[in-house]
Amino acid sequence: MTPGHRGGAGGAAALERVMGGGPLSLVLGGLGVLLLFRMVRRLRPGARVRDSVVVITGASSGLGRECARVFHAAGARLVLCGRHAGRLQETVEELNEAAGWGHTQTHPPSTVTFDLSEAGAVERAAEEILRLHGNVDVLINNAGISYRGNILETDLSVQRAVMDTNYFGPVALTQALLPSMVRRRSGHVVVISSIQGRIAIPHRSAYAASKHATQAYFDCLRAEVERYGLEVSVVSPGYIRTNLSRNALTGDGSQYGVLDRTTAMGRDPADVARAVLEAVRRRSKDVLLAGLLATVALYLRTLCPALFFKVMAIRARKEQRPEAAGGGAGGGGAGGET
Ligand SMILES: NC(=O)C1=CN([C@@H]2O[C@H](COP(=O)(O)OP(=O)(O)OC[C@H]3O[C@@H](n4cnc5c(N)ncnc54)[C@H](OP(=O)(O)O)[C@@H]3O)[C@@H](O)[C@H]2O)C=CC1
Ligand SMILES: CCCCCCCCCCCCCCCC(=O)OCC(=O)COP(=O)(O)O
Repeated sequence: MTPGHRGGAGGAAALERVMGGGPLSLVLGGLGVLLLFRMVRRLRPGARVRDSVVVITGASSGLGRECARVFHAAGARLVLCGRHAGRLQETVEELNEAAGWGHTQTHPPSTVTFDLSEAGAVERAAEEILRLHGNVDVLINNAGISYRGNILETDLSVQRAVMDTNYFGPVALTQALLPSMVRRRSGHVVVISSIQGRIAIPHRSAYAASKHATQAYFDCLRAEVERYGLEVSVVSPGYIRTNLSRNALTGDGSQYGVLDRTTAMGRDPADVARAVLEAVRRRSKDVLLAGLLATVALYLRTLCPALFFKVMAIRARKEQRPEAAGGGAGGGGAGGET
């Protein structure tokens, strides 16, 4: 036996000692399988976006408008949704203008105007959407509102309003479009949740609850529609630089009207929109776009909940000091991150 061979046998023995059937071998084996699974998934051809019918809610601003830009540039047939026809038209004009500069062929977008928090309006809108192209390939449930407030000073109507827009709206639209996807055995439902779909931070009760419910509903949906070949992606971003905090409701239902520091310093919405496009192409089931602090918070909530709750209680107390409150007591202040 050559030294090389001996070395090889020794190496194998060493590996066997390390792997030796214990918990470490299980973890390493598991990691290996996971890596292999990821590599195989990456080799799958990406889903086709060009010419597919993509419905985007909340397309009049922020992340929705950026999603409209990236999916339009990728050649999708867009149906843009929002409450205000004028604002949607601004998005359409911008896209049509951009179409003149691009090299790829694009489709002129359509618009459907409705309020997601009105169940009847959502049903009528779904019918209108289906009349436009006959089917929907990708539904991006993006529209949403946020909330700043102290639970003790928040009207129940505000808790309901946030749930109606952020949870029941996407649920109603998804359920209205689902039968046609099931009939075609094809379709992809995307929902924009939030890191706050995984962890709850004080003075965001309505918002965090709506996003936790969203995560749960769409996780159930994914399992239930897999047999029909449908895809479901939950995208959970951290802070994004949009008007979300300005448009947030406060406890009495008025608008918060402040651009929080955390939002102002958030991710570029164009980057997040590209991540949404990638999620559609790769058929990703769950996409977490967490920065360092959010990642720490997520681990802390899972591995050491008692410490996480303590940190949240300190944060709640700090935010309730009058000098820290940006929109009245418990308004969340400048959205400090600790
Ligand atoms: N910004 C951030 O830090 C983060 C945002 N998100 C999520 O991203 C998504 C997009 O928000 P973002 O772009 O930031 O915020 P914006 O406030 O810029 O956009 C919200 C969009 O939702 C639409 N919308 C609001 N209420 C309704 C309603 N009742 N019916 C129909 N459309 C409605 C608005 O349209 P219009 O008013 O014209 O009707 C607008 O286009 C939301 O789901 C949000 O929770 C997630 C994590 C972080
Ligand atoms: C001993 C170690 C302490 C470590 C402390 C970590 C805990 C700090 C809490 C950080 C919370 C991060 C929350 C991120 C939330 C987020 O990204 O939300 C995205 C949104 O949806 C924003 O909406 P909003 O209306 O709240 O602006």
